[in-house]
Amino acid sequence: MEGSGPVISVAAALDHLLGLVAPLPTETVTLRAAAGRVMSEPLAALHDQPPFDASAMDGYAVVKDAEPDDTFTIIGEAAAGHPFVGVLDYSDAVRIFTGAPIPPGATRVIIQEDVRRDGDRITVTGAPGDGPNIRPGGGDFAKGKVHQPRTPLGSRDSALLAAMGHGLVPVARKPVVALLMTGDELRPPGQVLAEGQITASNGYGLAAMCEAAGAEVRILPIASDTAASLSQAFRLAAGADLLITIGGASVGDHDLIADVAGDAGLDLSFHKVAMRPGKPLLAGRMGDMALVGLPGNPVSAMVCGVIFILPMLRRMQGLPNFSEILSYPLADAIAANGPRQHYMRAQVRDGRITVLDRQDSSLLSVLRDATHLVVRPPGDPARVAGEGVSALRLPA
Ligand SMILES: Nc1nc2c(c(=O)[nH]1)N[C@H]1C(S)=C(S)[C@@H](COP(=O)(O)OP(=O)(O)OC[C@H]3O[C@@H](n4cnc5c(N)ncnc54)[C@H](O)[C@@H]3O)O[C@H]1N2
Ligand code: MOO
Repeated sequence: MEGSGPVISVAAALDHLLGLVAPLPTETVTLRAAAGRVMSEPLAALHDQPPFDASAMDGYAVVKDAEPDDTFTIIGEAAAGHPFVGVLDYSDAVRIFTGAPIPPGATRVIIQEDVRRDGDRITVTGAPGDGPNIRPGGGDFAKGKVHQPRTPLGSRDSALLAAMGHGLVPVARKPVVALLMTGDELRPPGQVLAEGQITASNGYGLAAMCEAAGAEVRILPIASDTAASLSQAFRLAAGADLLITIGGASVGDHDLIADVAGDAGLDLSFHKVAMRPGKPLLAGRMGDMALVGLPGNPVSAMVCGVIFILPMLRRMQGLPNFSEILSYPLADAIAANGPRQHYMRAQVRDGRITVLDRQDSSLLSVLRDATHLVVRPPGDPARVAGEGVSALRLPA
């Protein structure tokens, strides 16, 4: 399959990849289960919040402005959950507690620190503050207020949706991702390595990345570099929305992904992107799944995850494509870029960005030390210290 199709730009690859997936259907889950998920339909508040005028303080509700030495007769009590039933005259006060409904007609709450109580009478001692100490009904939001954040639901969304009266939330179904690491040399972490073997790493990084982005991830058994092993693995992936293979994407005799996927019905969109790392990336539709074949080099696979897989997962969950790219002044000069868009591992410190010395795509320790990827377009000229360069922040 080597040489199939042109080397395409990162932007063109992203377009193809987003075209391989579609927003997933809605499912309704409990508010608790909705945390971290993406709302697929707006919800409207079922009532005003607060639902009634409520006292903001512990004190005494009265129907007129109060002056020092004014006296009132206490005619009843209102506590949170226990409204006062009755009518207040100008000389009346209702003992009231924070969160209690304001009695009909009352215009302010005098805090208890500003009165002296004597049996059922109170006398205003100090000058009561200006504020009425009343939280007006609907002051937070009105019935019908609509909420649908365009981000995964966070803790503040959970609190707001609860206050709006919703115990059930419509969310996009989780994208199901099957992750397949391929290579005779790979052993799972924790196993003793024989001569020539290495520990499979990037699949675990990608699994964590996809899960943090809302996916349900199945890591398939590691496949060896044979057509039989790969086709069996493809069968195991059935039912996933997205199959991500790692390794075997390049041009070597043992790089079989494109050929075996082709035999399994892959409708190839592209194979090779003008980017660094990540050049041998391939993708297409295979039956009901999208397939993305990532290069095996650990940093290549992880960078492609950030640049391509995260936007695909966003689209599947109905979110708009978004990546925040900011400009930072360079701490040190950098050389001219080659013909591929280069995602250089870098660190932002004190507002300046340092491109890290070692950019080989096998270096996971360098990737972990990086906070950002400097995005250098093809042919970007050499840059001096202080010049601005574009960078995107790496996810945790
Ligand atoms: N003659 C050429 N050789 C290579 C080219 C090229 O254009 N011409 N491209 C290079 C680039 S760029 C990359 S990236 C790699 C990617 O190749 P593959 O996708 O076929 O990856 P592998 O050969 O299977 O593995 C590369 C490297 O990564 C290690 N690896 C693989 N999977 C894992 C894993 N799950 N965890 C950790 N490490 C993994 C593997 O052992 C190899 O060392 O090809 C270049 N070659
Ligand atoms: O593209 Mo490879 O991913 O440069 O190492």
